[in-house]
Amino acid sequence: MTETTETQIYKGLAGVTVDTTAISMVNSDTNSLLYRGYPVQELAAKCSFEEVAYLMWHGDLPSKEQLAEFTAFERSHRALADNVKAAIDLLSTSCHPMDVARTAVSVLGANHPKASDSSPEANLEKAMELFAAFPAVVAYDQRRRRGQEIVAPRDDLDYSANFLWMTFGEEAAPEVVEAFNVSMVLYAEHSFNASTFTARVITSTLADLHSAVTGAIGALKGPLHGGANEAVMHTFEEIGIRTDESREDAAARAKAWMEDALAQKKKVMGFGHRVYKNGDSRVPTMKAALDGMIEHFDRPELLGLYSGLETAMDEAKSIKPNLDYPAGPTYHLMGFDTEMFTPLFIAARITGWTAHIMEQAASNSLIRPLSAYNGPEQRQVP
Ligand SMILES: CC(=O)SCCNC(=O)CCNC(=O)[C@H](O)C(C)(C)COP(=O)(O)OP(=O)(O)OC[C@H]1O[C@@H](n2cnc3c(N)ncnc32)[C@H](O)[C@@H]1OP(=O)(O)O
Ligand SMILES: O=C([O-])CC(=O)C(=O)O
Repeated sequence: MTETTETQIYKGLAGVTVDTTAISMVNSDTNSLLYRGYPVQELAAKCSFEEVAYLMWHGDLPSKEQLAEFTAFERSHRALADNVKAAIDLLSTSCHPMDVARTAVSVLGANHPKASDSSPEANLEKAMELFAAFPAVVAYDQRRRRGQEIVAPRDDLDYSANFLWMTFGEEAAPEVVEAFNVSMVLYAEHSFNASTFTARVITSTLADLHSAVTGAIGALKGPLHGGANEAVMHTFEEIGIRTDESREDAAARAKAWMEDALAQKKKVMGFGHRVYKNGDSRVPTMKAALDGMIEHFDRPELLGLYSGLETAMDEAKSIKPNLDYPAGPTYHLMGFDTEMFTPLFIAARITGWTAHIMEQAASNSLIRPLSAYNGPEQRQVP
């Protein structure tokens, strides 16, 4: 907070409570995160991402029948419309996949027969459809960049298994599917973060759901927010990934890299958080998933890089990793191209964003804060 003579300025809205929400609670004192009252660690351990999506929108976990109905809907809405594929094909493979994702969601919005209907029923339908269709955007984009044929969705696989199937064209091992499911659950929702707040601002003007999600994608792209999971991998790549290196040697090189970066006052992505100051509640669960992938793919040197950076940052500044830190190398091990990591975050956060869009719409007030003018005094045009 900065004080001017007349007005208190809350830069970055830090510490400002702007509304209520029943969707999630981030508690930095207890290092906990609840979705609709449930600890996120328990949801990650016991629930499919489909169940968590349902929870996000409806406030309660689904019964067996409700889950079956939702799952059938999701599986029948996975294929991409031809004009979405055509719009993606118009974009260069040198553009960022986040630009592709943003464009694809915009086209999906323009396609929608209820584009201008923001009733609770239409919004829920749009949210479920977007949830179901978005994985194909990521899969299609990664495959076209690799010059591979598109792989059609399979309705005998759950959300995570099908996501990996469409991206890689082969069935992933159960451990990989499980780790992917955990990452989706952990990324699903986090109260009034920058992208969710963006979605709520757009919704507050009575604009439609796809406009709000498209704007949220723009906010997520930046490296201070979702773009950090990609940036983490670039750090690993800059240090150098040497598959034949021992864990200890990799850790020593990473530690030296971090000490140098901090000496140069660099910001290292994947560390720090606006709300959590003693560590991100989601990191232990995501780190366990990363450990599992490191073991599954037998890549101990990545653990060396991970721990070397973490230790050096902790010793120098006591700043802890955020969720993007373990998520980045996990997605790398699964085989995703580095630039695809933030689109994966979108796939998960569509659930949280759309729940917030519906919550904002149900109790709306135009979001329009004030600013303190500090430009020139009034003057005459010469
Ligand atoms: C899923 C997510 O979106 S989680 C967030 C992902 N983002 C990142 O990982 C980006 C890197 N981290 C950061 O930039 C920040 O920690 C943020 C933006 C996430 C939160 O930052 P804020 O609450 O605004 O704190 P701020 O950026 O002012 O940092 C406070 C101090 O810690 C330092 N600091 C914070 N994060 C880092 C970092 N990652 N690397 C180095 N120093 C850092 C700042 O330089 C600053 O130091 P100073 O007081 O000496 O100037
Ligand atoms: O809460 C935040 O500011 C960023 C974050 O961790 C998230 O959106 O998951």
